[in-house]
Amino acid sequence: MMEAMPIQNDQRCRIKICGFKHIEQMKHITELDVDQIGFVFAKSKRQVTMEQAREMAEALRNGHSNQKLPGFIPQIVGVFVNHPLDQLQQIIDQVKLDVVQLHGNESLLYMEQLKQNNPELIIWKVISVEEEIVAILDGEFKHNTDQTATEKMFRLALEQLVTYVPTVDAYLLDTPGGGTGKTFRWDTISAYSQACRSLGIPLYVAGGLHPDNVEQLLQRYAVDGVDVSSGVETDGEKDWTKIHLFVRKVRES
Ligand SMILES: O=C(O)c1ccccc1NCC(=O)[C@H](O)[C@H](O)COP(=O)(O)O
Repeated sequence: MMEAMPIQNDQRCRIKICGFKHIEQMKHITELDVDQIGFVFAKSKRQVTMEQAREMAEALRNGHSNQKLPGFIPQIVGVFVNHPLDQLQQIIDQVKLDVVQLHGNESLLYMEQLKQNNPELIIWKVISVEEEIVAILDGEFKHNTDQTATEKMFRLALEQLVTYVPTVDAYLLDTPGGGTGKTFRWDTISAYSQACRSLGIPLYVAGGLHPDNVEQLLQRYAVDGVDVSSGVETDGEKDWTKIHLFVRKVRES
């Protein structure tokens, strides 16, 4: 199968760094060439309260920067797993989220309501690369020619993605659970990448990325963005050396 080209006009790979927890971290963000930062509202060791997130967002947006000239302010992404809609709305309003990343089993109806109430809100849907998909992939490659297996994988990916098309602004492929620091089977990416391309929707990839494997990902697969959390941490805290290295590796790829 021909590898799909990324669908951004400028071909620049987007970078999201996820899981910030402390207001002091905000003063370093505008020094980074990143497109999004994420706050996790789902149950996690990185979970933040609405109040913490509101303070961090305000600090970021009010130029809480240690640079003389404040840099580009990345979009703020809220990460949620099956959050009740009324509570989600409160967080969107208080934190003024730019993007909502839905990491659970949120339905199309849920997403439609979200979009209806927040027409400007950008909605990302996470596709967890489950064992079932990997098993299908393995089975197909064992019993079929490469071409048949690749076509089937593409159709399966398209079937999965097409459901959310009216409301989704980007897809994010991730290892089940989220924030695990574990990679999923990368040989599933081509099918999703082609399916996203055919739908005209950007594709981000997450799950176990770090400064030493992100170049390999970008050399092999056409993706519109990457997302990282564990791979830029040391002892559970964000590590600025790793973050800078990760960003450099992406920008040099
Ligand atoms: O980060 C978490 O702790 C988390 C918990 C529950 C659901 C989602 C979560 N993170 C979502 C993200 O966007 C992470 O950046 C993504 O899963 C990649 O994480 P990692 O494998 O640690 O780089």
